[in-house]
Amino acid sequence: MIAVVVNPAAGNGRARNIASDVMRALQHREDIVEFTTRTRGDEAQQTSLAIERGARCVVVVGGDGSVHHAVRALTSATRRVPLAIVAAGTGNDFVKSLGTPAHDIHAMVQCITRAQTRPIDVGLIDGTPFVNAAGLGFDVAVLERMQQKQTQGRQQWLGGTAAYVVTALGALLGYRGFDASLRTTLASSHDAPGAPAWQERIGHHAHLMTVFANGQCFGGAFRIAPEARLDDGLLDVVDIGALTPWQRPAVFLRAVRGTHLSHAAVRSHFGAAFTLHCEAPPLYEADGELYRASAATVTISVRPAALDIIV
Ligand SMILES: Nc1ncnc2c1ncn2[C@@H]1O[C@H](COP(=O)(O)OP(=O)(O)OP(=O)(O)O)[C@@H](O)[C@H]1O
Repeated sequence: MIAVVVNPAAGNGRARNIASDVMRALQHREDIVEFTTRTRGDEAQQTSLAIERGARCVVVVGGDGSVHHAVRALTSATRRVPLAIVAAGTGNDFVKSLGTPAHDIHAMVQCITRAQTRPIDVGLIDGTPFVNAAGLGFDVAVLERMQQKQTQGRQQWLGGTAAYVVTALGALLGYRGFDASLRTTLASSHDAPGAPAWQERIGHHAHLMTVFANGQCFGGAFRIAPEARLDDGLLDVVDIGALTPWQRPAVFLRAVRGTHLSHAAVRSHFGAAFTLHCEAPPLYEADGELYRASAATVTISVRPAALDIIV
């Protein structure tokens, strides 16, 4: 059975029509069951249900948030079930690194029928899996602002990516930054835990934003980690230090094209495990979904080849 997990709210409601087209295109090929989400995060329960009912493949019709919650269920299941993604969200950042025809329903249906898969790494932040990126600092401030605007019913006239960019610009000058120290505890996934690890202390200083990237793009418009690879057993860390408010727009503009890494205030490196020591349990985002960390010290790691993607 092929399970089609649909978030009807994704892409400002666009996902509902895309899902109908996907169901129609798949219906003559195999047993297809639609699992429609009812609330935020319900993709995880719907995916678990699909796996329990014997799904051979889970097709997510939604955006990055939908994929994120489906992956929570896929990576905790007792059986390895591959994931296919039909892009129906707003930013659809993860599929930009994947290279699948995620925007082409008929090409995706052919991929699903062929069932060829590719293993990719899954990141873990404070125990929460992510496939694209996890971040702390400015990106969290922007998501918090966006959620406030949504609950107040403001900015309905703007689509998702434009809304994100407008909100980000509005928050850019006033954001205060956060203090934390970051340590790379494992340079590569081939190192044994506890081995004399290559350690780099980025230092206790004010950060504007720290992103742990598996994929390259985030925020709808930014190529935040242009060197990240989904299958190298590593996460790319991009740490933007304390810039004066007036230096910030230039760096963010460079991030749109992915040319920000050479800026003096941007540090980037890669590794397989990290600890971030903050002053209090921070808010973080994983694939664009907000979480509160369980403690002030947050661990971030990677599980190499932990998820199969239909390609
Ligand atoms: N039935 C539902 N009603 C409201 N929200 C839902 C529902 N089902 C899922 N959600 C939530 O909607 C949020 C947004 O989904 P998603 O990220 O897939 O779409 P998007 O924001 O349009 O796209 P992107 O993240 O790629 O920009 C997620 O937190 C998801 O869990």
